[in-house]
Amino acid sequence: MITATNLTKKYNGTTVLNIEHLDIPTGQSMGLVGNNGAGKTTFFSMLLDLIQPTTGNIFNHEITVSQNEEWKEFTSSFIDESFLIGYLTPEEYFYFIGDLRKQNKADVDALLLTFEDFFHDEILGKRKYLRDLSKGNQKKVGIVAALIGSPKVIILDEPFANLDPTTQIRLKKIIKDLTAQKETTILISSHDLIHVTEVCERIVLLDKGDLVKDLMTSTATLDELETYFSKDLTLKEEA
Ligand SMILES: Nc1ncnc2c1ncn2[C@@H]1O[C@H](COP(=O)(O)OP(=O)(O)OP(=O)(O)O)[C@@H](O)[C@H]1O
Repeated sequence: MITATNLTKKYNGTTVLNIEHLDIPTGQSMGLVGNNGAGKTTFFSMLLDLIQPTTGNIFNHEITVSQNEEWKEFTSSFIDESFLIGYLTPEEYFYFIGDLRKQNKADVDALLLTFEDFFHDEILGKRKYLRDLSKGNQKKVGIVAALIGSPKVIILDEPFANLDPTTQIRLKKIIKDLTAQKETTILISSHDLIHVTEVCERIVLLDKGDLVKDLMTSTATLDELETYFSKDLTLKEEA
């Protein structure tokens, strides 16, 4: 279980995130949606202890994230390219992350084999440094690296952005397979309402830092979200 309580983040007196209480049960796939600046990355960054909450706490499997580092053993993430190491090749990076997660080379190779389709012959064996890969291919590396060592909690910030349609479809299958056993907790932020409602059993909507909707995904969810995000347009049309 991941729990956020009385969680706020303020910059220069402006509140950019305000979550009174949020429980994410173990094994849940949760999608975080919201317009630019809604606070999605801020929430993930606090969950990963990259920034400190102004008030409140996040508990990851009962560990207070900002006070104890043990959550790092079972939590992985790909937020952006800053998680990559530009002067390594993809293979070097995967083995490096494997080392951190106590996976030997054979373990990592076995995992990489299962992502052959996802890599689409653009990642492995190319002798290219990560810094020289396209944005989409960098993202593929970051996502797969986040899966090394079967982490209990996986956090992906906008995983579908910059991926081509074929890779987006493959990624949806990867996420669905990961969540099928209900053992891995997956948190995904996305602007793609179709993809996120397809792969996540729960959708949390942030609006200017406030949690305004918390929905168990159903056939009505996509419509409900589209209506919500159209409200400003509708108001303008009516004016
Ligand atoms: N270091 C900072 N100093 C001041 N304001 C910040 C800082 N970091 C983030 N913010 C502000 O916090 C708010 C939330 O940003 P955040 O990146 O969490 O949004 P987001 O939902 O991830 O947006 P996007 O969809 O554009 O990625 C924004 O208004 C942003 O400008």
